[in-house]
Amino acid sequence: MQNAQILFPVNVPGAFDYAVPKDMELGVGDFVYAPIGKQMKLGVVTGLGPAEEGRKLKEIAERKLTRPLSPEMIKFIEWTAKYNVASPGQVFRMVLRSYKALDPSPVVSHYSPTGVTPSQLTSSRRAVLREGGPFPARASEIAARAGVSAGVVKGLVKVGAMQELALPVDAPFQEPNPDHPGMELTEGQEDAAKELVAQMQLQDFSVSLLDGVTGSGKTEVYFEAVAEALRQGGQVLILVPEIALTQAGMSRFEKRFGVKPAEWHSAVGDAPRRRVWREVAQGRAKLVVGARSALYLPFADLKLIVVDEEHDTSYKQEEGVIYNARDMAIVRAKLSRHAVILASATPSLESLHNARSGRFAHIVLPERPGAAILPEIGLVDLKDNPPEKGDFLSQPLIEAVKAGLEQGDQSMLYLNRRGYAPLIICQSCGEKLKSPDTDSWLVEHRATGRAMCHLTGFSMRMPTLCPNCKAEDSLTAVGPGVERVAEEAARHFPGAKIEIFSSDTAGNPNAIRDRMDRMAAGEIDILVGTQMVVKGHNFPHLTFVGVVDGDLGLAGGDPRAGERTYQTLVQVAGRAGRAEKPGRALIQTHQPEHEALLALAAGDRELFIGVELAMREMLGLPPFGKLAAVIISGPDLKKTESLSKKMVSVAPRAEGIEILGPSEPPIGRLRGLYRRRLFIQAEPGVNLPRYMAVWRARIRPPAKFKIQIDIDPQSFM
Ligand SMILES: Nc1ncnc2c1ncn2[C@@H]1O[C@H](COP(=O)(O)OP(=O)(O)OP(=O)(O)O)[C@@H](O)[C@H]1O
Ligand SMILES: [Zn+2]
Repeated sequence: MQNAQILFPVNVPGAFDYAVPKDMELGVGDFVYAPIGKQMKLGVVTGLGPAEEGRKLKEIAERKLTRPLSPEMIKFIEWTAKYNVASPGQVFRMVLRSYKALDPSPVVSHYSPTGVTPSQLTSSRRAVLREGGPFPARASEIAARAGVSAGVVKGLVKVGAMQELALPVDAPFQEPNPDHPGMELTEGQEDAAKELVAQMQLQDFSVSLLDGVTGSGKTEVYFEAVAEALRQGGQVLILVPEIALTQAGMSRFEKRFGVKPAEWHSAVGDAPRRRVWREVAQGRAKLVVGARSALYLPFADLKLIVVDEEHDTSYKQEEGVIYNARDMAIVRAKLSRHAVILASATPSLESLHNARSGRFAHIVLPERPGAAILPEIGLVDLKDNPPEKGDFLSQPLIEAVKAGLEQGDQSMLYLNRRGYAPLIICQSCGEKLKSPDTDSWLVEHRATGRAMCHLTGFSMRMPTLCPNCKAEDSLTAVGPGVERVAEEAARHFPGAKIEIFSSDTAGNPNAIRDRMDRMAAGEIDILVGTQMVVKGHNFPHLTFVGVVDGDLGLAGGDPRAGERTYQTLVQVAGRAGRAEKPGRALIQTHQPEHEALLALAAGDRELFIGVELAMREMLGLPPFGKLAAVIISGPDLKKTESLSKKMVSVAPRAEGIEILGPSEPPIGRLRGLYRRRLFIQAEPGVNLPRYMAVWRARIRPPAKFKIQIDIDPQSFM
């Protein structure tokens, strides 16, 4: 007799033991149904062993006939859970994204001619046989093409002139062709591609940092490594920030490999999701392009993961299992012994540090191909060039946009603030409109006439009276949002086609993609956008980028603020001048002496990185030390505070660990829940996840209170 450990997709500490029925052949990775309470639940076998004497266990009910999860995938689930201090069941739930994918595709009847000529060849029967194709097809399709009723098709089956075939609804993906001709690479690109291909040929674990300036053709270069992986017969996963999954972006894959890749992101519907999951699990989908969650697809034979825009914060999942897909991609590659490519024009300090210390191969692309050159970046000191009273665009920005319009070129105005104005203030009493259940100011959205909380989505109609002093018409918009900048631009540039691009105006992911595609096609003159415009887009007609507020993001106590601001501004400036015409960027600022801005204007990354790394080293922050955050939240302020203190008091004593807090984070209250925060700083040798797990197990929060652990936090809100 055997016992099996079964992991269920639920948030419990681990796997459960079950007895394996005598006649059941079972292996690790098999999917099974087993009873939990009164329910039958689907789980996966994570271990097998001899039955223990005298221990009575429930029996597994059924083994599901489907391809098992690979041992590497099970290890990857366990690793993810351990590293991020989550339960393996929670991670398994991220893997099991489509139950229906475990079954074979549903089938649907298709029909095709047998070659037999029916004895009674009526005109409608003839129409079906002559005009109903291409075959095989569904009866309704054939009938529509032939202009007859579907009954005619079925009639032809009866007399043996047509046959019925049950074909899968979820068609397999077409094989990508690695030798489909791609773009001709420049010499520098060719060298970089060769290095990546050489890494692929090792057929072992490796990490390469593809560090190339904006528009240097990193995509074309890593395509060569993708091609090599495909030639080896393996599967390839390309992770991109969700917003980069545009038509234009996807069609680049199609151009290079001759077929559409499988696509995976939050807007993919149930049926395509089922299809992708199954085809990936069976090893038949060779090329997958997806957002961060694609990393948890059960690839049968993965040979390469590319993490494009590796510095991007959207790789960090901030809810449920808190994990960083870039880091977990490296873990996955290590477990399955294959290659990873991290690509970015602005690599994270961690990745740069790893590249310099020799842990990652460092492959550099210092220039753009052909005639394209990097945009010239200038600073506009707002002290010397103040905008007109009540305006936000300085004269140099206005002139640059005007010059672009005259040339028929596109411009982009960048401001990472949604809505019309970030603050609504009463001129009579000074009251600021605040979210009712969250520490955040309400933002005026003039397009919809509402005041909105950007953290929770709460919104209400813009009040006409001040809620505090009841003064009429006293509420005033303070500061700029993208709507207000667009309004100002419309005043300066009458007749220009101006569009706003932010998560409010774009709506669902498909609408966002559509707008990006229209921008790429040159259908917009001036795009006013938030950070959504930054990510990896190619707008060939864009020659000028104006940054409305270069200081946004530098304020506050976020240790990553400098790095993030630098990255964002390089990326946003890097959208300009990607084709023949040279590009230019101007950054409006009150702090022209800040090192991030100085480095930008000088085009000197080393200047910035040197200062930033030295500071991190001094403070023992990543990549020189480890960091974790704990967020304690609950509906009652006093109890949240006392739970936070209790958390600190039960902390295990350990060398090389320092606990900071509890303190109130910038968002002290979110959706009615009070929040307190701890930071845990650890010296390099410490196993921080292990420490956190031991600590976490010592405390049990009361109902409605939550303790969340965030390893290597990216958000400091
Ligand atoms: N060898 C080449 N010949 C001609 N055009 C090229 C070549 N390589 C790249 N390009 C073009 O240059 C543009 C930029 O390429 P790509 O998007 O791959 O750059 P990137 O390095 O990923 O940029 P970013 O990091 O800014 O997103 C694209 O339009 C691409 O088609
Ligand atoms: Zn008032």
